[in-house]
Amino acid sequence: MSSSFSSIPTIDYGRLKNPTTKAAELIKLRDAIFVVGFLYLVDSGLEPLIKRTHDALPWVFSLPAEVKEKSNMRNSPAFLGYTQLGSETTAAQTDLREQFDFGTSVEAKTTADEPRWTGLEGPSQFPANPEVKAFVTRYLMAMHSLSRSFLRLVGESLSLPPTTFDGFLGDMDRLKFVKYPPAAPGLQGVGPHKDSTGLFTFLSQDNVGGLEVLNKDGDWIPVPPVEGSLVVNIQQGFEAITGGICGATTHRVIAPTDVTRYSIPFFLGVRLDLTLDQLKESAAHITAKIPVTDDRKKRAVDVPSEFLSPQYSCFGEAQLRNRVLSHPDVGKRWYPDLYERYSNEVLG
Ligand SMILES: O=C(O)CCC(=O)C(=O)O
Ligand SMILES: [Fe+2]
Repeated sequence: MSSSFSSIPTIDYGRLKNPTTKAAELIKLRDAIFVVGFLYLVDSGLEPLIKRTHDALPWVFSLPAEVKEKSNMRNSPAFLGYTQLGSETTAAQTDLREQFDFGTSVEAKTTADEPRWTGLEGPSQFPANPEVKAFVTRYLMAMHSLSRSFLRLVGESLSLPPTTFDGFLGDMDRLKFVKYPPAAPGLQGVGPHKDSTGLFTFLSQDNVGGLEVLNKDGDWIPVPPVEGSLVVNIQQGFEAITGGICGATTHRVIAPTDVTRYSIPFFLGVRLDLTLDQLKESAAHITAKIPVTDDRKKRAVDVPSEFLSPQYSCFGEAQLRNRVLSHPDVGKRWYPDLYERYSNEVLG
């Protein structure tokens, strides 16, 4: 494989779970993770659940505005809840999407002397209708086990023990329901970004298209819909714990022009309390064992992950900065001093 890519590889989960085909499929997985950082995962066994959940999305988004507003993300220091069209910013531009953010069930931290970023893990807000909570809970439970099984397979694909990455898992995974209404040609559904809240993203998109990923030559490569598949991409958490060898990939969504697009991303959470020193140590340990050329290892060290920057004391702090800048209305309400500081840094 060359160091760039022009299409997205497909990995068959059924073959990864079958002892007779596993070894060959792990090699494909390794290449997909190293070279592209994006892949289609097919045959996950979750196709019926994915379809049922997609079928429910138009109904969820058509709940009355006042019902959706009651669960507005502005109520939540954990950045969980409903976001109206036009309230989110990526790469300094407004995104054209409406969404609900949910998380696996965790209690809010109660003591005031906890670091600020502990606020990122907290309870979800559900629109009043109990059916929404049921859909979300079922989906989160299924993805919880698929994503952890996948993480172990990634360890094996890199010739590391399957449990290598278990200790990096966070307490909360995130899930979003997203709606992109039709817009004028060329507008941003969501602008260029790397996912920052965890280790891997597992995204189900409908049949509309518009998702694109940036390759190393700077070309945007389309990620066309593949029915029943999950698009898996590396997040900044995994990039950091592999010392940048497995890089998070920049992606975006071009807004649709004549139909509505829906998607369901699931974000496998990373431990928020990992400090820079722990990260550097683990990255060095993992990097040493990953069977890649010295050249690639050198490059990884030369171009360190954003999360390995001395600017942040730990993952949680880096993640909070990203969230505050993406959702300024939530940032201003719950973290006004940080909002002030971070937005001045971006402008300055
Ligand atoms: O909607 C999509 O297909 C991608 C969404 C995405 O990249 C995100 O929300 O992080
Ligand atoms: Fe993303």
